[in-house]
Amino acid sequence: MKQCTIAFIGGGNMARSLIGGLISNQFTAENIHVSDANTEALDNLASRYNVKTFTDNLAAIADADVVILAVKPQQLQSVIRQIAPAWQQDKLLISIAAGIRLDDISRWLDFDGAAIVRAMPNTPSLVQAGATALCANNYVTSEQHELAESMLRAVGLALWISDEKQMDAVTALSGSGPAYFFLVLEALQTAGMELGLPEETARLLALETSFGAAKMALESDESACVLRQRVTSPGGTTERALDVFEQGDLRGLFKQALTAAAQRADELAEQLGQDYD
Ligand SMILES: NC(=O)C1=CN([C@@H]2O[C@H](COP(=O)(O)OP(=O)(O)OC[C@H]3O[C@@H](n4cnc5c(N)ncnc54)[C@H](O)[C@@H]3O)[C@@H](O)[C@H]2O)C=CC1
Ligand SMILES: O=C(O)[C@@H]1CCC=N1
Repeated sequence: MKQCTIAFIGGGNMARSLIGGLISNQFTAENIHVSDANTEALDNLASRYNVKTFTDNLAAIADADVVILAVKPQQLQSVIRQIAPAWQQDKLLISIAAGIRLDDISRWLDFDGAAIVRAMPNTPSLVQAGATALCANNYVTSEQHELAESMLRAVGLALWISDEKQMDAVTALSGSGPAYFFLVLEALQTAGMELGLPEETARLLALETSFGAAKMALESDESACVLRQRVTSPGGTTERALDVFEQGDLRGLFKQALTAAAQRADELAEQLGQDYD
């Protein structure tokens, strides 16, 4: 694949994760542009990754093949309207904003035949263990499909979904998902400490156990259910702990949590999808 120029508008948490992952995976820093109003964020990115930084969004995208919108959903409309006059047919626009729909993005860009991809990555992209779902509008060429996929594949799993409606569920599961696992990590560590373990011991045991379980599940042909059963000796310790989770309806809680996240994505689309001019 030829080395394309990628411009990020917004150099915050998610842009940093993607940039870190791309650069560790043979994408060249000089072909990565980042534009942000916050010069401190830009200075950090420039000193850490050597990317080209801009305070002017239009200058950042001028010679970019791919423009990644990494601003908050609330800023998306104004950024798209700002770059719209400079849009060119051969560019690919990728939005990673939660909720905001392809139709709204396309209407704000107001450019006939603009190629647009909606992507929902997650922060473990920083360590090339991301999980991203993508969906494209009808103007994305097969070359651009390949380009978007190769960029996101460079930072982890990348898969296409054909029904954009599923994007809210993706956001709830894998977009927000790292936070759920970090919460579980915090909870495991705290509970271990409350049972008398030193902080560092509890932290390391919780971390390696999470990593080991994920790695084992990834590398195994067995389902998570079977792997769980193998840890659970009849009448043993795990069974006692799992009983507590079932009594507390942990599965029901996850369902409620993901439903709430997906509803919030839909709400953002409804609220912010309105035209303001
Ligand atoms: N943080 C996460 O785990 C994930 C976030 N996302 C999406 O990524 C997007 C960015 O999220 P974060 O990186 O977490 O937010 P963030 O707040 O860390 O970064 C946004 C950046 O945009 C900059 N910005 C604001 N207005 C701007 C403008 N007009 N021009 C240029 N830059 C501007 C801000 O200064 C900030 O540095 C959001 O739309 C979010 O829904 C998607 C997947 C995961
Ligand atoms: O919390 C959020 O809204 C963003 C989208 C997915 C992860 N973080």
